[in-house]
Amino acid sequence: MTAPILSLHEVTQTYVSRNQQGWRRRYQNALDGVSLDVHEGETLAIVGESGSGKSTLAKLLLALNKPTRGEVRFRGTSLQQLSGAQHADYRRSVQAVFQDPSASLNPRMQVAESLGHVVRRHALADADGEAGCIEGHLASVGLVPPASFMTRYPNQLSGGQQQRVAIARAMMLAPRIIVADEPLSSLDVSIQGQILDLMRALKQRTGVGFVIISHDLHAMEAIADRVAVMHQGRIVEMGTEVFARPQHEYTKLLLAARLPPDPRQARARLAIA
Ligand SMILES: Nc1ncnc2c1ncn2[C@@H]1O[C@H](COP(=O)(O)OP(=O)(O)OP(=O)(O)O)[C@@H](O)[C@H]1O
Repeated sequence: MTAPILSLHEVTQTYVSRNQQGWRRRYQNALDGVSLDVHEGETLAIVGESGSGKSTLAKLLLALNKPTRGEVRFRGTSLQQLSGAQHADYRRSVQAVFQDPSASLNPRMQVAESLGHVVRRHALADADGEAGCIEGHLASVGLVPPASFMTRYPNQLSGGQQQRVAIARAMMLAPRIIVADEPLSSLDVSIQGQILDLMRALKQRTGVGFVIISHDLHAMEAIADRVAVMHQGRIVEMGTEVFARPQHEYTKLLLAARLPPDPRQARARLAIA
């Protein structure tokens, strides 16, 4: 069997903060001995209440943080021990999409410029082919006609269109997995279903997998192959039937506490089924 594309092996992440006077250190285990495998092509949802450690886990998978203890592995090799070629493969294969697309896109750059950087840095096309390459990626995330989006600045796009540009940028290097930290929560409910639909279509078309961090259990139920439930820095339950047959008391509480879906949201979701 092939190694998981990403894994956490007994990872602990401790944050150290000081009080206002700066003399008393406070240690907090945001993650506490977490092990997790992410397989190619799957959609894995990480759910849990605020402060349970979801974003910390995402940052570790993206190598934005180093674990205090334990290992993050790419195709079975610790990130610390990747060769130059393996590291380049990791950087290409694992991409990120963040919560607030307006913050992740440079406000001073037109769409063509933002995506053009990626084309040039990774030699995806020559100068003559650059515009066509970018337009192809814009069309593949539903921004049509693509030419009409090339010269727009982020503030000339809706939130949903901005998130589509961020997803197009993440898809340019043909990643095998996209780590998306709360990709829906800054969007209007009517747009959330469309972005979920897009992720599903990209997965079907290209085989890309997703690790989606979310507190929206309804959305995750609609899209995830597997769900991990986090509580106080630990995964308390993980599987394919977590929502249908929750085993852990905390999961049952989380499910009992969720609000019924907004009717508009439910309609948007039905459209993607
Ligand atoms: N840089 C930091 N320094 C100190 N403590 C931090 C830092 N980042 C996160 N924490 C703490 O670690 C814990 C886990 O935070 P994390 O952001 O991973 O949770 P989360 O589940 O993503 O929460 P939310 O859904 O609110 O984003 C929280 O108690 C948080 O206050």
